[in-house]
Order: sequence, then structure tokens, then C-alpha cells
Amino acid sequence: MAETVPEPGKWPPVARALERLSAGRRAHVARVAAWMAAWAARSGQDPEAAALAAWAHDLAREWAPAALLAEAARLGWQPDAWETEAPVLLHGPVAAAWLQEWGLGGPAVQEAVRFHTTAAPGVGLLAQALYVADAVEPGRRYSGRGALERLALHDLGQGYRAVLEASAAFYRRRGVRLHPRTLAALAAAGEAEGGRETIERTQRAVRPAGDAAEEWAQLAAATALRHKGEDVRILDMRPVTLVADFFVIVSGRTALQVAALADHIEEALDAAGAHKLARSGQGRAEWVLLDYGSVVVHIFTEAERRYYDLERLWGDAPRLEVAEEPETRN
Ligand SMILES: Nc1ncnc2c1ncn2[C@@H]1O[C@H](COP(=O)(O)OP(=O)(O)O)[C@@H](O)[C@H]1O
Repeated sequence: MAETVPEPGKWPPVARALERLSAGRRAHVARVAAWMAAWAARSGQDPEAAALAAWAHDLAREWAPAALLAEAARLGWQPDAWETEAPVLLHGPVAAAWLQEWGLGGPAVQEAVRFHTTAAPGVGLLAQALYVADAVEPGRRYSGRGALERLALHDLGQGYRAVLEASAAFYRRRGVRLHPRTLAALAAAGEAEGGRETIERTQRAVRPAGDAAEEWAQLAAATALRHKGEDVRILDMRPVTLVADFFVIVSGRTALQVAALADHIEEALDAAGAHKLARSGQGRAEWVLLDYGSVVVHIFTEAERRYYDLERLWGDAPRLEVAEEPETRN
């Protein structure tokens, strides 16, 4: 990449913090800065903003979990359940808050740094570019990297979506449950035009062999119906995303019923031998998410379900007929 990359010395607090990073991390950051410079030059974006976002994005990446939690608290960032469990997820929000403290970078730069690990729905071009750059810079080693890089330089929107899909698939295979911001970003990116063929090709390449996903989805739906879950739906996610094969969506009348439905469904799937990766939303049980990898069960109160409107977000996902429940006595 031939573009000159604005040096971090332009932003002294950033340059000082960079010096405290390991040599390997600094080299990664420099490759991200070079990628961002190339992207900015091609697409007529501000090279200074692109460089600052790149140089700053990993400044807190090597902080210990406890230090990240303490720093987030000092800076007024309230960690969510995912960030509390994996404080490494705070390194973007913390670095973004530092920029703000130092009076560096506008909202777009801070947004890009804040969401560079998880992505987020509705972020601007700079944030999409940084999310992509972090994943496709030439120091990363995985098959398909070069193709993703070229796609993103050609069309950032398609590249962003493809990187989201690819990293969702990667984390899914490793059993990492995705941050809700990443899920929402995937859904939002899926609404954008184009890219579908690329996505379908990626999907065919990476989809693991089938498990009992459809059976588990039907069982979750039947269990929800038996326990007076309302508006029970199964969405076939296979044609639209790698995030899961099926979503089961259920409403409960109250937060209490949402929790009870979650318990019943968990029990039934457990008995069927499904391995649960995660359950989230215990504390504030207006949206409980049971994650079985291939099947994700969402149990909402009505208001919460309307607010998130997964069915609209994933409007392209075909609906599956919920199988008639066999008569059960007693
Ligand atoms: N979207 C996500 N949802 C949940 N966890 C994530 C997500 N992205 C990253 N993580 C977790 O945070 C860790 C660090 O992520 P990141 O900083 O992007 O990795 P890297 O060190 O390769 O740059 C990952 O190993 C993963 O466990």
C-alpha cells in the first residue's frame, strides 16, 4: 500500500500510549493504520480520522481484565453482562473514552474505536472500515482473508457484512457467544442490498455438519406452547445468516412468565441432549436468550419483542410451521 500513513506523533497522548504496547501489537496496529490509509485514499475519506482511529483502537488491548473493569468504571462506561464476563471486550469502549478525555477525534473516530471489536448496528463508514481492517490486515492468518480484504476495498458495505458473517461463524465454532451488538449488526447489515451471493458462498464453505437443530427448535416451540407461550415462531435462519440455523421466538405476558418459559424450554432441551452454550438475561428477564449454537431461543415480553422486532430485522428468514403438539395427558 503506497499511501503515506499519518504518524501517531500527531497525537502525543496516543503516541505515548502506543509505546507501552508490545512490539507485536504495535506491528498489528501499524498494519491496520496502513489499511485504513489505503481505504481512505480509495474512497475519498478523511485520512487523518482514519489514521487516528487505527492508531488508537487497541491502546487498551493489553490491559488486565480487572484494570479494564476499573478503568471503565472511572470513565463512566457501564459494562453489560458480556463485558463483565469477558472484560477484554471493554478495550474499545475504554480507548474511545480516552480519546474523548484527551479531546482527540470527533464522534465518528470515537464510535469506530468504541465498536471495533463487536461492531454495532447503524455505525458509520469509518467504524465499518476499522472493524474490517482489524480483521483483514495482512498479518491475520486464515483462509479467505485476501478475498475479504479485496471485497472490502472494492465495496466496504459488502466487505463489512462478509467479515461480520465470517467472524460470527468463527466464534460460533469456538463456542463464544456473540455480543448482542454483533447480532444486531449482523441483522442490520443483512438488510442492506447486495452481498448475498458472497454470503451464501461463505456459508456453504463454513457451515458445520447438521445436528438435531430442527428437532430442538420444534421441541422448544412445542414446550413454549404447552406452557402458554404466545406467538410462537420458528425462523429458518440458514438461508440468511451463519449466526444460527433456527431462531425460536416466544412471548410471555410478564417478565415472570418469560423466566418460567425459559426454565421449561431449558429443561426440555436439556433432556433432549442439546448442549446449551449460554443463557442471558437472568437479571432483567424481559428478554431471555437461550443459545444452543445452531438454535437460539428468544423469549420476550410483548413490549420487548416489539422493540427489538427480530422478525422484521430477519425478514428474509422463512418461517417454519410449528409442528402440532402431540396430546399429552395429565
Ligand atoms: N463479537 C464478539 N462477541 C463476543 N465476544 C467477542 C466478540 N469479538 C471478540 N470477542 C472476544 O474477545 C476476544 C478479543 O477480541 P479481539 O480483540 O477482537 O481479538 P484479537 O485479539 O484477535 O484482536 C476474542 O478472543 C473473543 O473471545
